[in-house]
Amino acid sequence: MTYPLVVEQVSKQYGDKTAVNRIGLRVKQGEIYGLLGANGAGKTTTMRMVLGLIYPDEGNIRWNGQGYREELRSLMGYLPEERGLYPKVKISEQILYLAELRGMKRREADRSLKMWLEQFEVPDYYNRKVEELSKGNQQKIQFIAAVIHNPEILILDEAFSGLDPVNVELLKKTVKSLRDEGRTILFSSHRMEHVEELCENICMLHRSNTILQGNLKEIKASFPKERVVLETTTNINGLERLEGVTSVNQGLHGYELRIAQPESAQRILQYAMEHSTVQRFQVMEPTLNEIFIQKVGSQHE
Ligand SMILES: Nc1ncnc2c1ncn2[C@@H]1O[C@H](COP(=O)(O)OP(=O)(O)OP(=O)(O)O)[C@@H](O)[C@H]1O
Repeated sequence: MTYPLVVEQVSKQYGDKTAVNRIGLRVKQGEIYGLLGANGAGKTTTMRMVLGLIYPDEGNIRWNGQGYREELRSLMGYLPEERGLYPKVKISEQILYLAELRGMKRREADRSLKMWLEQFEVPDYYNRKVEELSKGNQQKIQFIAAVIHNPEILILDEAFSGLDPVNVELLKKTVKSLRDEGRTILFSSHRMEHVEELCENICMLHRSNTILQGNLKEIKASFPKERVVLETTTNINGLERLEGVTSVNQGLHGYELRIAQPESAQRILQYAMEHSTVQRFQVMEPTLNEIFIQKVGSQHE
């Protein structure tokens, strides 16, 4: 397997503060690799090193098997967390300028910009200034700035922040189709549900260190299943007294139970069948959010 993006044992120090400590990533072509962690974990610093904007103090980064070189500017696209558009300049003017900087012909860039504005259902923004747009719509333009030149490697830092649910879906769909077209995508987020939906492999950072890494499905399967969902036709009393059941929450449609041992799930099912008719019984895998809280636990600020 060849990896378009390889980060090996990379560290970055600011004074006596370690921003990133020996991170390693291998990102395949056609995958969205998730970099996740709380504020200050080291995600942006990692991305800035991958982009060649800052240099690692230790370790190596390789793009298509080679070290940093000028042509990477046109190979990579970056959606920064801090938005960087000029408020008073016309959108077409600044996007076309950026596209030309990355090696695109103006006519080709213009076609691409119009195509993206159509896709995001905002064709009339071509002649508008950034300051006239809502924050969410500025975000769409920032996204276009990252992809206009058709980059092979995309670095998306908190791509969905500040967007309403409809636009989150629109950008999610776009990121997935870029993946399906074979782009290599490094995607950071502190929103676990986005990572869970999009990413095949993840690296979880906490205070500059990697605390969990690998294939998301395998990671989830390796954690105990401690949540049981139960729906019955009538209410049941006494579930909380079953051995190994640590909590019972009754919601609109049934119960959510926490268990401390796998055998408790069968006890719950048996008890429920004895006392009512079971409509749904499911032993749930932990969500990524639960795994994160479990890993970070009391250290989480
Ligand atoms: N230029 C800098 N000078 C000094 N310290 C820095 C600098 N850039 C980052 N840091 C520190 O490095 C650590 C990692 O920051 P980074 O921005 O990479 O985190 P992050 O995971 O992207 O967080 P967030 O989600 O808040 O953006 C933080 O403690 C931050 O204060």
